[in-house]
Amino acid sequence: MASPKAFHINSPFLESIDMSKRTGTEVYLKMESSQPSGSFKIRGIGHLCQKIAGPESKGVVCSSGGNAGMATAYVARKLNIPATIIVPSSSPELIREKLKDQGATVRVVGKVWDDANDEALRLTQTDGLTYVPPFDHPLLWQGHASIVREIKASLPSKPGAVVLSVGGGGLLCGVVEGMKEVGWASVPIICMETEGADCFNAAVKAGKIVTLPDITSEAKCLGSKTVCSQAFEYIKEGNMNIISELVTDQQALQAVETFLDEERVLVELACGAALAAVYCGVIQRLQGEGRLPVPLAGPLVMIVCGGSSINQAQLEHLRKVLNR
Ligand SMILES: COC[C@H](NCc1c(COP(=O)(O)O)cnc(C)c1O)C(=O)O
Repeated sequence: MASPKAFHINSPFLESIDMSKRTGTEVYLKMESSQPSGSFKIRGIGHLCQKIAGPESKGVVCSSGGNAGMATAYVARKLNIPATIIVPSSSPELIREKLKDQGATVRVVGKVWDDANDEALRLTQTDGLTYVPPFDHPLLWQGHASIVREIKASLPSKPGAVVLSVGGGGLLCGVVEGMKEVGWASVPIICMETEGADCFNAAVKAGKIVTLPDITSEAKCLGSKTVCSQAFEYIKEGNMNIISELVTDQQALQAVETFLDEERVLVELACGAALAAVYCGVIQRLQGEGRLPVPLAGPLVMIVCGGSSINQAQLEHLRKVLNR
C-alpha cells in the first residue's frame, strides 16, 4: 500500500481583529473551510481510508449530511477507488452535484442522516463496500487530532478556549484526543449545536445518550439524532472542561452572514453554530456566569469547520426559510 500521506492541508490560522474586538481577547480562526474537500472532515476520513480502504478495495460507502461524503469522494478519487455516498433527502441538491463532480455515485435515502446510514451499512453487506463512518470511529478521531497539533505549532501559548460545532461528535473527539496529546486537557472546549440538531446537548442534560425524535434544525450537517458514545464518555470522564451550548438557526445564519461580511468567507449553517459563540455573545455570557474566566487565560481558537452545502442561492433560501 502507498505510504500514508495527508490529503488535508495545514489550514490557515488567522487572527480575527473583528472577533477579538467583540470578545476583548485575541481570537484566531483555524480555517478548515480551506480544506480540499471544503471542511475538516478530510483529516479523519483521509486517515481512515488510508488505513482500511486500499487499492484492492471494492469501493467505499459513506452516509453523510454532505461534508463527510465530500471528503470520502475526494479521497476515493485520489486513491482511485469507487465511492458511493448516501445522503438524506434533507441534503441540498447543491451538495449532491458536488459529490457527483468528485466522481462519486450518489444515492438519496431517507429523511435524515440516520436513514442514509442504515442504507450505507446494508451496502457493506450486499455489495462488499468498505464503510466510511462520518463521525464515529477512532481512526477518524486520530485524523482530526492533527488540527490541534497544527494549532499548537502556530500559537505561542496555551489557548484560553477552543470553540467547535458538534454533529455526531467526531470533531469533538478528535480535538479532545489532540488536546490531551499536547497537554491542553484543562483548556475549555465550547461545543456548539443548533436547537433541533442538539443530540450532544440533549445527552449532557439527560446524563445519558439520548436519541432525538427528529432533526428540526436547518443545519442538516449537524443532523445526527444520536451523538457518538465516545463524545459522551468524555463528559462522564470529567477530565476535560467541555461546555455544551445551543444557538437558534437564526443566530447561526446571522453568524454566517457576519462572518461573510467581516472575514470574507462563506460557510455552512453548521459552521455558523460555532461562529455564533462569538457573534451572539455566548462567550461573554459564559464569562458572566463564571463558567469561563475574565479575561480568558489565553487566545480563543475558533475552529471554522467550513462546509460545502452553501452558495448564494442556498444562503437566500435559508434567509427565506428562517425569516431573516
Ligand atoms: C450528519 O452529518 C454529519 C457530518 N457533518 C458534520 C459536520 C460538523 C460536525 O462534525 P461531527 O460532530 O459530526 O464530527 C461540523 N461542521 C460541518 C460543516 C459538518 O459537516 C456529515 O457531513 O456527514
